[in-house]
Amino acid sequence: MSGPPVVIWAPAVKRLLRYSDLVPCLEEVLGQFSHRDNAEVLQPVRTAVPLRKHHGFMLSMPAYMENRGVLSTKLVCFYRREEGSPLPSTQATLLLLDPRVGNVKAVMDGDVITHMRTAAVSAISAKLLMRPEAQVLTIFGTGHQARSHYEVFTEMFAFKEVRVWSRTRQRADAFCQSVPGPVKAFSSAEEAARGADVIVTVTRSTEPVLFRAWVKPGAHVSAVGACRPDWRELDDVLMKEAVVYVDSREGAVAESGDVVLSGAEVFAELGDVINGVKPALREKTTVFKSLGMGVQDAASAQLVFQRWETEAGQR
Ligand SMILES: NC(=O)c1ccc[n+]([C@@H]2O[C@H](COP(=O)([O-])OP(=O)(O)OC[C@H]3O[C@@H](n4cnc5c(N)ncnc54)[C@H](O)[C@@H]3O)[C@@H](O)[C@H]2O)c1
Ligand SMILES: O=C(O)[C@@H]1CCCCN1
Repeated sequence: MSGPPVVIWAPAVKRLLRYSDLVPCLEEVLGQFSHRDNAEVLQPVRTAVPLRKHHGFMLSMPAYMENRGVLSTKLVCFYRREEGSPLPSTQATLLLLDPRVGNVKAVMDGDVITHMRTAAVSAISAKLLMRPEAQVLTIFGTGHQARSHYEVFTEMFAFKEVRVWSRTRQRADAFCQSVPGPVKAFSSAEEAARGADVIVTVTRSTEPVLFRAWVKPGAHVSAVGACRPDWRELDDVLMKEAVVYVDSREGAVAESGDVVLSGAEVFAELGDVINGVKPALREKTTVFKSLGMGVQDAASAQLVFQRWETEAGQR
């Protein structure tokens, strides 16, 4: 019999996980995913259970990396919350298993992993697809993902200007005061978007908040919200005129309202670009439509667990 799982909760995950490890690790994993080699990555399309009474969904996100010996599943619930609700909009828990025997080795907080791995993947998309001379970064939204995206984008790139837009000026101002570097607050989405080289949309909106008319030709957009087939963040014109990259083609056609409802063509997965199979069309306007993948969580959990074991061995 195996012993009980260790519990690794949010403060420890935050201490153990670093973007400097996560970004190269996820870049490798995205490439492996796009090989569609079952020994590298096995990841069924996640299941979504509607929590109708509570206006939410529970996603179950299993992934297995045979060559790395990593087996995990994340359970994540996300909700449409009323403005000002004290309840969190997303809550995640991750189970890391030993694939040889099937026992759960660790139960981990999944929130920090979700914030950090999503932002790290967006940063990889920007590294691959933004123009080298990019100077202005705009973030739409001021929640958890806005913060993690701010952290990794300012750690990895040297933007001359960072802007943030929220539907209320108060929240945009509060965001600016809570981060270490200079950020300009905007109460007009259009003004925040115009002239930006990179735009990250991390809102809970179900309608378009970013329109082609505002986006500078050649800009890179990382669209992270709108994770249901009838939810949107980007308008049809932007989706159709931009070159669209995704994390997973299967995920995008099943879950992305921006892809499904616009009828936009998916040009490539980020992994295809990493593998050299598809080009990074930096000179064009590009959209990376992110939905999140179980394999990103699995690789992140492995990093956390390895560091946890190293720390435990030193105690
Ligand atoms: N792609 C992925 O891998 C992935 C992973 C995690 C979360 N998400 C999605 O990213 C989005 C942000 O997640 P979060 O954890 O930061 O949530 P959060 O609740 O912490 O923040 C959401 C932000 O969106 C704003 N917002 C809400 N409704 C809006 C509207 N109608 N128009 C404009 N802004 C609005 C809120 O004011 C807040 O700033 C969510 O849609 C979530 O489902 C995607
Ligand atoms: O991949 C994820 O973890 C997220 C959770 C929330 C909804 C969208 N996808």
